[in-house]
Amino acid sequence: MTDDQPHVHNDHRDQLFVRIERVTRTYGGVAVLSDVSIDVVPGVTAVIGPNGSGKSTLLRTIVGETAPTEGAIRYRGSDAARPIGYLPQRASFRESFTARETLAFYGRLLGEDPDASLERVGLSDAADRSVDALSGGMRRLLGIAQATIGDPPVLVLDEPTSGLDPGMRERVFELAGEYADADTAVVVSTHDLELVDRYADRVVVLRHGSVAASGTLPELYAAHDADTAADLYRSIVHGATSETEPSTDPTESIHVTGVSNR
Ligand SMILES: Nc1ncnc2c1ncn2[C@@H]1O[C@H](COP(=O)(O)OP(=O)(O)OP(=O)(O)O)[C@@H](O)[C@H]1O
Repeated sequence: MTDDQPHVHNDHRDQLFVRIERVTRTYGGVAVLSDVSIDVVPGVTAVIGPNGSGKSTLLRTIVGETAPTEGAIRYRGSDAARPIGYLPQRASFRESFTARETLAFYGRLLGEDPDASLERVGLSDAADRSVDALSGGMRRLLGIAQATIGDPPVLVLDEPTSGLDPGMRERVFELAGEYADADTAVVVSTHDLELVDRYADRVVVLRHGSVAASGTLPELYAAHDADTAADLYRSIVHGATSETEPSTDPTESIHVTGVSNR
């Protein structure tokens, strides 16, 4: 365990927003996700795993963009105007729009002031710049602002920090943490393991399309004798360690961790 205890954004493990139940997804008969079960609850859940392990496919399945070949996705009834916000790995915008126009376009549908959305992600100064003149990091922040319009209870961010400088990466995870503090269930795929240590409440490790481990960070550190998410990754993805839940009681793990790899 590290000296710095991971920050717990909330402890509402019983608040289930989305249940992914034994989901398998195949392409051309090849399973990209195999028998994946996860409960999406408030807090920051980091999805980690090697390139091609199925992270984006899992996230697309959660938001309903990819249909499972087998299994089910169950959404808890929500009265939110927008139940899920999503930042795809490659967000596309109308390049001729300014940042403000981009958010006004979506904000109008959900009654949200584009300037408030820009301020939230620290892009107020870029409001009048056209999207094609924004840096990669600013585009990413614009994508996050777009994903969070309407304050959805579930926010799914696919590698939001890739290609960003360290300050921007930190800012993105800070934002994820702020949403988690407000009881949003934030699911974020990432290769930034140091930020996982600092900001994630729960972790799902994917390997070859299967959940190799899942649970809260302290549970996973303890179960894998790890001090950091990088240790965890090495041990689970590269090592010959167990693929079982950290808890010995499978029933307990479902209720206690809010994330299960049944
Ligand atoms: N639409 C598709 N058609 C065919 N194969 C696909 C499709 N989408 C994903 N795959 C395959 O599924 C596997 C998992 O891809 P996915 O993008 O989910 O992985 P990932 O963990 O997000 O990878 P990365 O870290 O590189 O982004 C890959 O082998 C990919 O080629």
